Amino acid sequence: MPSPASSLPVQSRPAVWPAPRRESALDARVSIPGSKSLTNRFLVLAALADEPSRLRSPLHSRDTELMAAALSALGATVTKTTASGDFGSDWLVQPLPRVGAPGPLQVDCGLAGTVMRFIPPVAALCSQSVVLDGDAGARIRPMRTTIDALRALGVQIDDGGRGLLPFTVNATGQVRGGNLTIDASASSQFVSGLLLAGGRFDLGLDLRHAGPVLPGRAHIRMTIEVLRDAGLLVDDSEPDRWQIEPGVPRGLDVTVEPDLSNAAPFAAAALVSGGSVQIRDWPTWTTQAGDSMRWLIDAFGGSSSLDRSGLTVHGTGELSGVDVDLGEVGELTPVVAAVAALADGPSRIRGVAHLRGHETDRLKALTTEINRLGGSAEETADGLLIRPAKLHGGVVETYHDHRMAMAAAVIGLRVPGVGIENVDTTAKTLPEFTQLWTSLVDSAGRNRES
Ligand SMILES: O=C(O)C1=C[C@@H](OP(=O)(O)O)[C@@H](O)[C@H](O)C1
Ligand SMILES: C=C(OP(=O)(O)O)C(=O)O
Repeated sequence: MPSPASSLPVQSRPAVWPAPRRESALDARVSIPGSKSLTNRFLVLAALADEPSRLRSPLHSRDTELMAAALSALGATVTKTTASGDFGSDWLVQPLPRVGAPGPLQVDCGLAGTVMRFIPPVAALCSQSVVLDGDAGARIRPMRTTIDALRALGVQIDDGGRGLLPFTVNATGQVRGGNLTIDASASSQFVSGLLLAGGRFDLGLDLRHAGPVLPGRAHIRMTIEVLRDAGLLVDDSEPDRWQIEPGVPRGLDVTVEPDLSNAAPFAAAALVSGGSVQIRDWPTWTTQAGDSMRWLIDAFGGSSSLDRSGLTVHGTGELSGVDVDLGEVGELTPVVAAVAALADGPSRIRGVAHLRGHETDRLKALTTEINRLGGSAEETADGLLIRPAKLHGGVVETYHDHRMAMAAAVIGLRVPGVGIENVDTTAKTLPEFTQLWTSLVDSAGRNRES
């Protein structure tokens, strides 16, 4: 299936991108485009709303263009209009019609977890069949919880018994809703996807998680926040239970915050090169997982200060090892592992077994690539052990994983001769990555940068 990402302006680059080194302390500022997680939640709610919406400063990247294309395939109208911010157009969304086009409709999930877990419950509300598929890497990401959940709510799904993409949602336009217990230990997105559409189910949704762990709780808090922003009633007062009353989201006029998980490598740059990096417009209150970078910066021995202009990260270049549970904020793991690989002491990252089902098996990928550069990384049952070692150059494989490329760039700041294979994979969430990173590394100081 052709991907809308192919229409994004990505400059062609050599197969291996030489990661720029920074041998002196930084003194730079950077603006980061909008949050993937917020953009894709707002798009879904806007499509389910009863009036038009405007998303200001949304993220334009492969994952969000795929979400816009998926909702358009289901019958919503998503159009670009004048930009409110620095990184491209705003989005206007006309919600899904009650009666859509004749099916079967086709949705390309690419490699986007948010598309493959958030769209099926929306598809179930359409009045025709919807076929979902994605990249080769998407066809092995866990999907069974979404499929079984929708079946338990009365939706007929044809997945050939595999519990994976591709599958067809044979929608009738109605979902019963009501009580449902799922095992979301492989991804918080199973919970978020059901909740985002849950208000539109006949009985709303009374959702419980029963399973060994629940990763990504920060992302679930974000889902509840945006549902409430759209006027829906959500009770999350009991642990691992979310009750959403039947209701239709109201139209949104929202400004998307900068993506703090994409800001993480830029914050890490100040830690590993020393000096300071200001990330403009870091929100003073947020549900984004990436906000955890603030305590992670302290754990590595850096510091930061947050004011109305943004977050300023200070580092000395000396890095302590850390012992951290990243279960709530797993998507920070690649950058944290990269900083840990440069630290003076051993580090342990815990609580992230579910990363084996991300864009790639991230625990295996990080271990392989850190060790390829002379590091000492080891997988544990639920994370990584990284010991101090003298790193050397080499070509880092990225496995179609934007965060592997960003992690390699962090190591490349300090280690000469690091090349990054397929750095354009960063277009999944940050098509401007190499441009922003090069300006950061080249920055002479505040006066020239700003
Ligand atoms: O809901 C979201 O926007 C996300 C949830 C998380 O997924 P997992 O719970 O599968 O880690 C995160 O890693 C992903 O990047 C975005
Ligand atoms: C895990 C991630 O993405 P996805 O939304 O595809 O799960 C990520 O961005 O780190």
